[in-house]
Amino acid sequence: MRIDIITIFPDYFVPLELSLIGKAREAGILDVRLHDLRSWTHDRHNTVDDTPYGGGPGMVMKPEPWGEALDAVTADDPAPARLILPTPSGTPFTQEHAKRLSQQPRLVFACGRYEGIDARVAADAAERMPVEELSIGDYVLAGGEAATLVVVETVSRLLPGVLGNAESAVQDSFASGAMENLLEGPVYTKPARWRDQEVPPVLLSGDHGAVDRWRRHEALRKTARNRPELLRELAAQRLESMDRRD
Ligand SMILES: N#Cc1c(-c2ccc3ccn(Cc4ccccn4)c3c2)n[nH]c1N
Repeated sequence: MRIDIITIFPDYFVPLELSLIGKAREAGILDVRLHDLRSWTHDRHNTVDDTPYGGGPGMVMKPEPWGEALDAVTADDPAPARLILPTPSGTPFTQEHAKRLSQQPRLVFACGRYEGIDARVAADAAERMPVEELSIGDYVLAGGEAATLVVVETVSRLLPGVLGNAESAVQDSFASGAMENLLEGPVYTKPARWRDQEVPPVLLSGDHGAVDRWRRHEALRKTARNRPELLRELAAQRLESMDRRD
């Protein structure tokens, strides 16, 4: 997968040189390219923003640099680029969304700042490629970079070869099929006793059936405590599938 990131803060993405994603880049599994939006400005101050039409607080990112940047970044690769636009007003980003994005050959991230990017940029890009506006949560960040880091990490770890044990991606919380979108229960490792706390004995029993049952029970308890609404969704899905079978 090729990932292009257009931003006025390229240094924000130094973390993508580290750990799993850094290794995936070295292994050629992931091709991440950073682009400074200011490279497509032509004035002395490398201006990327201006006051909003209609008045109001803050500044809006100008369309011209974005148009030239997206033209340049998508011109050199035949694989159909998909433009990802992080924004507070986007559709909620979920694990299912990440799975879909992980199957794309190429993603281009447009990291906005200020009050956002002139709306004509997304409309113009949509004439040439799929455009997805997404939000990583119901809170307001200062720009799209943190959201892009979240999406790139979530998507990249689903790519074959990025995680040492592909199984662990399958058993993630929210991963469909693995304990049906329940939250992950507690995990333990050596030592078996630490500060007077014992590891649950079932995990040392070697009884894989008992371990699976315990883990499912703990996942249900965690989900009921922290995300009860997910259990309601799960029950509704179960009823729907039973009705389909009847
Ligand atoms: N994904 C996501 C986001 C963002 C996000 C993403 C991109 C930009 C570009 C500018 N801002 C600041 C801003 C402040 C006020 C109104 C509009 N925009 C962004 C915020 N905030 N929260 C999320 N879950």
